[in-house]
Amino acid sequence: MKVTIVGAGNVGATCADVISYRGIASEVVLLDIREGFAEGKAMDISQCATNTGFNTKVSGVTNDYSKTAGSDVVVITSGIPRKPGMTREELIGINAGIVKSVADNVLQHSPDALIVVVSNPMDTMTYLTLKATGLPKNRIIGMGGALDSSRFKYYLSKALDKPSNDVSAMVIGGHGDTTMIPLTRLASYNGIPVSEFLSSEQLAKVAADTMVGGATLTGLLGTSAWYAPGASVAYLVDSILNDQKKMIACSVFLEGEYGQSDICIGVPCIIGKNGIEQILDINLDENEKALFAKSADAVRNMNQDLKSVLA
Ligand SMILES: NC(=O)C1=CN([C@@H]2O[C@H](COP(=O)(O)OP(=O)(O)OC[C@H]3O[C@@H](n4cnc5c(N)ncnc54)[C@H](O)[C@@H]3O)[C@@H](O)[C@H]2O)C=CC1
Ligand SMILES: O=C([O-])CC(=O)C(=O)O
Repeated sequence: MKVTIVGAGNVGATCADVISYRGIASEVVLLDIREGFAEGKAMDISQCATNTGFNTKVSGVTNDYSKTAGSDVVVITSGIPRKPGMTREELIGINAGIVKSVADNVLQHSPDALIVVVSNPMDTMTYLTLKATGLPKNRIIGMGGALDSSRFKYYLSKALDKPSNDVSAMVIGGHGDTTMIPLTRLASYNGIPVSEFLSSEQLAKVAADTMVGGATLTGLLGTSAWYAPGASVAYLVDSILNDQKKMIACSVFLEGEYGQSDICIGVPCIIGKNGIEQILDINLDENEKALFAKSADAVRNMNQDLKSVLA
């Protein structure tokens, strides 16, 4: 199976590294506009093969989309990341044009590919990709919820002082500092509600830390994070290529689910070889419903900025 990653920067290269290391795909192509950059990243990753023991073929190209032909999955990580103090939404001006042109280019050579959108503001970039390409909704998957949920589990595990892998939890809503909805009510420690172990004050702090998880890392690193984002994309790609049918929160086009239409936003989905195979329209309580409606309003508002790009 062939995966192309457009944007060989921090997130794209980490994603290529994890996909190769874990043998998720037989071939990975990294593409970037920076001369020689993707070639260098691919060579460096390939030189891990004998020490970490993988056989994935990894190559890099400078803006040559012919080398991406026949990809099963294309991941879009091209565009600028935020700097400390910025929101993801501020990236729209530059990233919208990049994402649209990349989506057009990849489809010329891989007309049947599933597209995983990572560039920020991710929900709006997912909506843009769907509208600009006209592809069916199952083929356009926004990655944000997998990452936000892993951060939620991290903060829960810290509060519980127990391993992250014993925690089950999900974040839905927009992939933004104020639009994420960590589903605290449904989070569990090996099936036992976390509210058995943590006070409402502790749970409120975990939710607040989760929502600004990306901003916290951006403040510490000077640019946004890449290890967990790259691993989250690889997790999603694994579920697609190996038809694992995992339930993953993804940004997907809604047509009435959660009372919303004409928007891409994070909800639990079943992910398999056909991309988004099912949207789970779960029952939210009144507070969660209100948060979801508010999150959708903010994402829809951001989508208004696409008018000139989509015209
Ligand atoms: N959805 C999510 O959960 C996450 C999204 N992101 C977003 O992913 C994007 C990438 O982040 P990083 O990898 O940290 O940035 P980066 O700056 O390290 O890498 C971006 C790469 O895109 C390349 N690029 C720019 N325009 C291009 C074009 N037209 N064609 C091909 N390549 C192009 C650049 O040369 C650069 O190498 C950002 O927009 C960031 O906000 C980052 C982390 C998580
Ligand atoms: O924080 C950012 O700008 C990058 C991102 O989406 C994340 O790490 O969640």
